[in-house]
Amino acid sequence: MNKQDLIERAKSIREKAYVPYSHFPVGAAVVTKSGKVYDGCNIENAAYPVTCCAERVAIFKAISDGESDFQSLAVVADTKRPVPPCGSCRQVISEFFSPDAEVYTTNLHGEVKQVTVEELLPYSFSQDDLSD
Ligand SMILES: O=c1ccn([C@H]2C[C@H](O)[C@@H](CO)O2)c(=O)[nH]1
Ligand SMILES: [Zn+2]
Repeated sequence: MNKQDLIERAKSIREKAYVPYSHFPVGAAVVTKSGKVYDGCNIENAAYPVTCCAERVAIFKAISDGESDFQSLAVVADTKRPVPPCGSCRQVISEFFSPDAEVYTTNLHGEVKQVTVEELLPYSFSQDDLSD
């Protein structure tokens, strides 16, 4: 799937966001190296920290479907600048995407900021740091 189609998938799933607290819907979509696409929206909770961001919902849907190698990710929100993924999502993204994988951060104005996973979270803590 190409970049623009992936962004459209993210925009479309954004309409399913469960956001009664923030009223800030976000949509995300990922492509696996095998070419499958998974999408996700943010899902909030009355206990605010339980909230799961759109990016993690998309990634976790793929993981629970047996997919763990990702090629790219798109995220979209109604923001002034292309929406930056939060720190927790950056850590999850760095667990499953290679450092050179592409992340398309976008907004509803059609702005796209394309960064690599390494640029999104440099010097990230990883599995390699656990071994001696
Ligand atoms: O990249 C982002 C940034 C924020 N949120 C969600 C979390 C919460 O539901 C709402 C406000 O922070 O937006 C995402 O899903 N992805
Ligand atoms: Zn997040």
